[in-house]
Amino acid sequence: MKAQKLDGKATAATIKSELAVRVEALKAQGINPGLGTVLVGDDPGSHSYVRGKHRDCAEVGIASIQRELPDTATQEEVEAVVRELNEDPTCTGYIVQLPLPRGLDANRVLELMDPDKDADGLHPTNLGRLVLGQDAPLPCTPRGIVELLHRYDIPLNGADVCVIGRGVTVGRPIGLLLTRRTENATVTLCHTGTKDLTRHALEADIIVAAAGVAGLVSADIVKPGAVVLDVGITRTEQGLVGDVHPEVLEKAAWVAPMPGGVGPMTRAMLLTNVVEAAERQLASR
Ligand SMILES: Nc1nc2c(c(=O)[nH]1)N[C@@H](CN(C=O)c1ccc(C(=O)N[C@@H](CCC(=O)O)C(=O)O)cc1)CN2
Ligand SMILES: [Mg+2]
Repeated sequence: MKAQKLDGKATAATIKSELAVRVEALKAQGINPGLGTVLVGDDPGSHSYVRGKHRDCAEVGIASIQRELPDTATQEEVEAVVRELNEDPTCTGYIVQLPLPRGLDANRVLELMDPDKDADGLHPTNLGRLVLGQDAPLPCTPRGIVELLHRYDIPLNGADVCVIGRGVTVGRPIGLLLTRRTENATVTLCHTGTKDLTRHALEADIIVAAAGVAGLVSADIVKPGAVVLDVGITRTEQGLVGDVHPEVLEKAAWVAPMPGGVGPMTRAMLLTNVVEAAERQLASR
């Protein structure tokens, strides 16, 4: 058996063309959506992701606002940029690219953001709204995963999902999305303290691999016919490597590969959050 591909790149392209129509409609009504990015330091991965975000904006007609600081930037300097974007009327929504360089307190920075402009859905108020089932911008990678599964009609109702990794952008929030009544999955969150990862993974209908450990998910911990989403990215001398070992393609029914699976969906969901923030702005006029 060879797994079928959950094609995030193609799905993201479809979503972007849908968003371009909504952006046009907003502009016709006098709202010009704009995405801001705050990038601190010189991590090549972060620079590449932020460049990608602005390329995506240009594709769908969203304006770009870019703020860059050196890795010597102080907490106060980063917070000053956040305050500035909170007040900037051309900025509909913005993100602070993570991780921040060592020594900076990302939680304090996130907390300072205007929750209504939080395009990443990572502000504590928005994560709280998600817990309470209230309307809020959703974290981009978890939202992208759920959207990808829906667009491929992968059944979630009653599905056993094993999430591997407890990071703040994926592992922690994704269970909140998948266990909503609209998705109705059962989620187990595994991490480095999990006693028996094999047992949890083997039981799962769907595995979300977001640990950042190259090749961690081998074929022997995947149930035949399972759906496996690779969210991990490890930079090696040979290039980028995901958390899912290539042999899993012989065991799973569906795989969202890295590259080309969840990553492009993360980018498309960021644009979606910006468009939705602009639509809320229009509705409240
Ligand atoms: N503020 C945030 N910081 C980070 C987030 C986030 O959602 N908000 N997520 C990641 C980085 N990230 C976006 O910021 C991101 C990572 C990977 C991809 C992607 O498209 N990956 C490609 C493969 C990698 C490549 O080609 O370089 C793929 O999977 O096809 C997009 C966005 C951490 N920080
Ligand atoms: Mg279990």
